[in-house]
This record gives sequence, C-alpha cells and structure tokens, in this order.
Amino acid sequence: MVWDLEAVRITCLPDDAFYISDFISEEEEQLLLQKVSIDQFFASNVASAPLPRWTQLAHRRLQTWPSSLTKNNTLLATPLPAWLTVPIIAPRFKELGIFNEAPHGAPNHVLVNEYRPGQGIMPHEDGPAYYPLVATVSLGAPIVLDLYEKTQPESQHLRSPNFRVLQERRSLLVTRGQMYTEFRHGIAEKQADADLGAETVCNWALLGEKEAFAGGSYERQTRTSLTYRDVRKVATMGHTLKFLGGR
Ligand SMILES: O=C(O)CCC(=O)C(=O)O
Ligand SMILES: [Fe+2]
Repeated sequence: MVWDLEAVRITCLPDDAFYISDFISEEEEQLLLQKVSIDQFFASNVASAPLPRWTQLAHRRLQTWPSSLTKNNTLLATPLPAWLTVPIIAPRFKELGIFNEAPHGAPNHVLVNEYRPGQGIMPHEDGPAYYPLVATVSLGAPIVLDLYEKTQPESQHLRSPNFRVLQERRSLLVTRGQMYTEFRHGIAEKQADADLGAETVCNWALLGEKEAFAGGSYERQTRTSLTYRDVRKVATMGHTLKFLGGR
C-alpha cells in the first residue's frame, strides 16, 4: 500500500504529528495482545529460562524490548522479536518512510505500556536518548493523550493541556520534531475520558469512528500501547565483550 503522510497530518498541532486510524487489522491487534501477555512468561530467546517481562510501576505496567538502556542510554544490540517487527515495522513503517532519516533507518526499541481504567502516565518528555520520533500503536481500547507546551510551568499540568489527541484502538500516532522536543505528553489517571468533540480533540477529523465518541465521553478499558523509537547509541556485542574483558 502507498500511504500519503500529508493526508493524515494533525494540522492543528505544530510540526509534526500524524494520525492513522485502522493502521492494523483486528486480527493483528488480537495477535499482538496475545504476544504481550504470553511473553511475560518467556524471555525473547531463552524459552527454557522463564523471565517475567512486565515491570509493575506505580500507575501502569511496562515491558521493554529488546532490553532496558544502560545507564548512559546505550542499547545493547539485539534484534527486536519478530512479533514486534512484522507487520508494523516491515512493511508498514517502511512504506510510510517515517524512520528513513533516523540514525538506524528503523526503530530498534519498543516500550509496551498497559493502562487499566484509572491509570495513566505523568506528563514527561522522552529525552535525548532517542532520535526525536515516536510511533505509537494503540491496542485494546481508546485513550486520550494530553500535550503540554514545555514553555509553560509544570503547575499548568494540574490544569488543562494545550492539546488532546484521541488514540483509537488499532491506530498509529506519529510525533516528531518540535512535537517531540518542545512538548511534554501524559495520560490522565481517569476512569473516563470526557469533553470529546471537534473543538477539544485535535485529531477529530482523522478519527476512524467518530460516531463512537459522539456522546462526548467513554469509560476507559484496558489500553496497551507499543511505542517504537530509534535509540541513538547502540553497542555491538564485540564492543560489549571487550568492555567486559577490560581491554
Ligand atoms: O502509552 C502511551 O501512549 C505513551 C507512553 C509514553 O509516553 C512512554 O512510554 O514514554
Ligand atoms: Fe513518553
């Protein structure tokens, strides 16, 4: 398929943000959710040594693929598992060309975040460890992402965000450039998302199923996100062994 990125630009946001509804099929969504839950029992490549993949945080659960970054923000080179690669990176991200200018030409790192109703993530920025582009695939249920200009004091976060993006299940949200560097993003700890409409949701025109939100609110259900990024610093195994060997 050939995608026209300009056609899915979120025009009321600064550069750059794109939203694609129905980015993956229902079958693909179910398979991904299954993998996310099965892989909590198995390490990616050491099936005989069960390893819990989830890290329980105060307000959500997290998986880090292929592994956490080192203290100085380096990724130890390991390929992502196949289920996180096909079909999302290959062929779809490749067709979109979104990672073409990233240092490694493709994402090398994926965070899996799971939010139950009432859970969220504090406003934050993803920082300089990554090339400034995040591609988020949403699974299971919709959720609202809040965007805050960094120039505003953090106390503003207790009040209203500058922009809100409604992420439907099976959608893709791409934020890059200024949207990555000049904004914080967060998800409110709520049981329901309300006050939804063309005036308050900046990707309203790009939604796949506006009718579902016509009432202006919905109750949260468990929503899982896959956030794809390119970690700038990657250490190859050769370097790592040399480092461990002290030479
Ligand atoms: O779940 C999301 O959409 C956002 C996750 C996030 O901001 C992060 O992991 O840095
Ligand atoms: Fe983030």
